[in-house]
Amino acid sequence: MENQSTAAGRAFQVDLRGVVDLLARHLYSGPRVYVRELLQNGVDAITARRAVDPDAPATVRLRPGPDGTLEVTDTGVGLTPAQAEELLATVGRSSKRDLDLGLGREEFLGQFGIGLLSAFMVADEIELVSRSATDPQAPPVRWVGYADGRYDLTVLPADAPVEPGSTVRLRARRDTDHWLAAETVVALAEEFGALLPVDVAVEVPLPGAQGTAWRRTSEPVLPWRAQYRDDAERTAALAAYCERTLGFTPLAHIDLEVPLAGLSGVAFVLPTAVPPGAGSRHRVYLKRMLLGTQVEDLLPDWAFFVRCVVDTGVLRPTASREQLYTDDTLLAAQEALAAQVRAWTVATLTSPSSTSRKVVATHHLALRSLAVVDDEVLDLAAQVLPFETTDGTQTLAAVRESHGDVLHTTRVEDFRRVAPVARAQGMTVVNAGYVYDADLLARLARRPGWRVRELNAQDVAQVLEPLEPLRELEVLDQVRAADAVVRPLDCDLVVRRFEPEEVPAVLLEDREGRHRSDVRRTVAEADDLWGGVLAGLTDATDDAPARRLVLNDANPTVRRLLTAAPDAPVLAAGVRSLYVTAVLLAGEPLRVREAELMNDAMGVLLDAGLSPRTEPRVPDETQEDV
Ligand SMILES: Nc1ncnc2c1ncn2[C@@H]1O[C@H](COP(=O)(O)OP(=O)(O)OP(=O)(O)O)[C@@H](O)[C@H]1O
Repeated sequence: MENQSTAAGRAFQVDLRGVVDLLARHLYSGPRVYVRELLQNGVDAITARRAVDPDAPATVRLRPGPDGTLEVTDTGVGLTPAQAEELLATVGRSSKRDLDLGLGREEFLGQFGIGLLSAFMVADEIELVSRSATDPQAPPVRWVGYADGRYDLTVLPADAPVEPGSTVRLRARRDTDHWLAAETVVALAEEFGALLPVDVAVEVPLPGAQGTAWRRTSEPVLPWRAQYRDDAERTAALAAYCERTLGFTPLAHIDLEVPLAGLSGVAFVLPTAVPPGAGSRHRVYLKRMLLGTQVEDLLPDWAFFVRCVVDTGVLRPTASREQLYTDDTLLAAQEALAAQVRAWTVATLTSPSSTSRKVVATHHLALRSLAVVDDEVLDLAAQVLPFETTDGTQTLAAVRESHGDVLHTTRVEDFRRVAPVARAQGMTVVNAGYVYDADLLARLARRPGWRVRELNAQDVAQVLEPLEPLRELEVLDQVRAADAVVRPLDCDLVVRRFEPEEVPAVLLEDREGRHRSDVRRTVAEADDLWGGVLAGLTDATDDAPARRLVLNDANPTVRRLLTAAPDAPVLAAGVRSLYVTAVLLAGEPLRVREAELMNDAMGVLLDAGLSPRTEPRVPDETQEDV
């Protein structure tokens, strides 16, 4: 007990190498961010100085030296020796959290008090020489920090040739000198600082060892806020900006503005199709410093067809400064941005223009695929995507508006089959036979306010006019005989009148009928036990065929055919060829069976046509026997 000693109230010792390692490996995306952190400190210092002296110069100059050094000089507020001691000697200490400088935190880019340490990723020593711009009595100061955690602080003579502001000097390690090379510094200054409102320039060697020149890397005005002569000039300038920064020529641009988040920017519409799963990633600037080029969560997934460039003054960064910190303001901003992109999309795609055609042609498939899983996109798709209908190309919303119900087929063949008749009858049927569309309509059917249903044979049969009773009697025997011809093809036959009269026959089919006939076929093929079980699943007594051939009594060929004797081979041959015609009209491929039918029918019809008599020869069994 005597040896016991208590250590109370002692301060943590921090091993700086561990901290730098932590930052390098886990916080920052790589050593490259050191340029961002130095620029940020320079800009913040200028902001602080301008708060008290609005006319103070606002420049940051980066001078990469030939010997692996880099000097970054700002005309900012500078530090007194006391401030340097306080702020630079303590990891995590920042002047930007308190109101010492008369400004709130939101005015500054930095806040965590660790940014300067990032320079240890590329150098073993950081030197900062500074003179306070706000305290003219304070002498300049030289502070040198070492990666092992030590630092030296020297107060320089008051008359030392040091301008107000700060200069940071780094000397690269052998393995990091490429990070300080002039071309790397230019590239990084442009990447992170292109939109900074202060004058940032890098000293670059002129070709042929002709000395050096300053290369400005920051734009004075945000490209979307700059003044242009007219809209056309602005559009061209923004397209050129998109090419420079995002690497593509946009199909269109959408202006974005969310005052609540101090946010403005542009969404550029991608010129090529992208997989919808690719998500949406954007270029975000925070107080005009690049936060990241792949920032997620700014827009919902359905906005996969745009890439944004935005600047925000209010949203906060995560500590890595590479993503946005999720808070209520971010959530509200996301909602507002989504609403703006949606409003543009609806307005553009619902009015015909070359832009809307290009956007639809490029992105419709991805929009459809997302609509199948996302109600928001579904609603959008229903408003903007064109669908093939029997009444021309229309959006689903337009079909609903004019008809209430949205009737559709789920296979292209079904659509082709009914289209001519439906069109002539003024019915509007949507072709949902292409990829994603049937699923999209099935989902839409469950959305409130939508009455969506698949077309069945009944719908079409109803619009086909029955024959006059007298005419019905007249052709009764022929119809019966014709029905017997198609029965073996899992089809029955009726005669109706319908427009257009050029269409001699249509083949109607419904999925239930097809399902019943599939089950029947399986029952027939299965062994006794399974046949019995399967038969129980369907209505065994219902042997209505899956398809119906409807002959058009308004068509002259059909009317002529129905004058043939009921047992005449030419009637059967004519019905078979009408059946095949209807199959082809439906866009279905001809199977061997149907091709044979067509051949047989042709044979009979040719015999009849080539006979010397003008009236079709009507061979019958008795004659053939002779
Ligand atoms: N160029 C500079 N001019 C004036 N003061 C500076 C300069 N660089 C750093 N400082 C002072 O040193 C403090 C610590 O800087 P550091 O970069 O580590 O953190 P920060 O900028 O405050 O926050 P963050 O970690 O978010 O960048 C700053 O708050 C600032 O007071």
